[in-house]
Amino acid sequence: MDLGLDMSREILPHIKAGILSEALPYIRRFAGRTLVIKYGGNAMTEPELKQGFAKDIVLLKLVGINPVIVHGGGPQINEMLEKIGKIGEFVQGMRVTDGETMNIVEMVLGGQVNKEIVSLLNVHGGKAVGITGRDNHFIRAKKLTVDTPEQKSVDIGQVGEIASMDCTLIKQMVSAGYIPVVAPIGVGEQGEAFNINADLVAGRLAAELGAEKLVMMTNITGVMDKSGNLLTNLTPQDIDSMVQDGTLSGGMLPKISSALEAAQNGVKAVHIIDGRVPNVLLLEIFTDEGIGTMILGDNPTVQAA
Ligand SMILES: Nc1ncnc2c1ncn2[C@@H]1O[C@H](COP(=O)(O)OP(=O)(O)O)[C@@H](O)[C@H]1O
Ligand SMILES: CC(=O)N[C@@H](CCC(=O)OP(=O)(O)O)C(=O)O
Repeated sequence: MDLGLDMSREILPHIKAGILSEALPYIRRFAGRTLVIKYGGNAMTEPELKQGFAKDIVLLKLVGINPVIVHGGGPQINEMLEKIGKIGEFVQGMRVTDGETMNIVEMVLGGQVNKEIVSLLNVHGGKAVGITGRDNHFIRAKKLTVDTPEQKSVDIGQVGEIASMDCTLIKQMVSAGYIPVVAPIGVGEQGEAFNINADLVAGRLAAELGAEKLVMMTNITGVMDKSGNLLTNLTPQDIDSMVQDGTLSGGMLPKISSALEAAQNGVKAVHIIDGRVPNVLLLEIFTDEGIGTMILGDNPTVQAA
């Protein structure tokens, strides 16, 4: 007799029912609210993870929560650049973007990655619609220059910062039952395309929409200190000193500054979580587990889960 198997047959249904029951208060709390989810390019490498992500998003929508997705695609852009013999170069976490690179960025983000996510969501029963910031000129951009420790105002080409964002269309899509999937491309004054880091778009969009949460799915357990220990909670003061002493670098720089901007502009909580963990989104939203790193918003009366 296999006692282990018999036990699991008896116990498993109770565990599953327990998980569903644990989700109820969170479903009630977040129903009708908007969650912005940043889906990083590094979190979308495995086919099973992509399927799982799409199912989790559709489930959120079906229980009455309004997910809005902003996706990245850094590794996917690098792959395409390599095919034409170019190597991706980054300054302070931002891609150096000449004219040829911009064409590839737009092709990969607005075409390949955006349409793949939209299609997966629709296959799993969602009503997803993909847009870039050039649609209806929803994200207006201006040229970004970055400061490095060595040099001020470095010109990195066709890279944009957000000049303004008009979320009317996104709000209409959400209230009509659609799941917006946003590619981080902005439009300049002459109608030209700008490459914007996806974390910047996600942070600003979450603030503009007054999102309940901003969840950033990346390829690391969360924000680490210098010794590699996970930091489960961060305050603006912690972030300041970690930027100064170099604990945060590369792609974590735009991520954390966008997280901070969102938290200081009405978003109740920002979570940086590991998108390589199956169903991590559901774990974060519907369970009592503390996952990844949380940055709480300015409103101290609100208790974030
Ligand atoms: N203190 C830190 N804690 C965690 N990750 C960090 C830190 N400093 C730099 N990083 C880097 O930031 C990366 C996440 O940023 P990025 O590669 O741009 O992800 P994404 O594609 O999800 O936006 C991590 O994989 C890690 O290499
Ligand atoms: C200016 C800039 O850096 N743009 C990013 C846009 C994509 C992105 O942000 O992708 P991840 O979220 O996967 O890193 C880039 O070209 O890689």
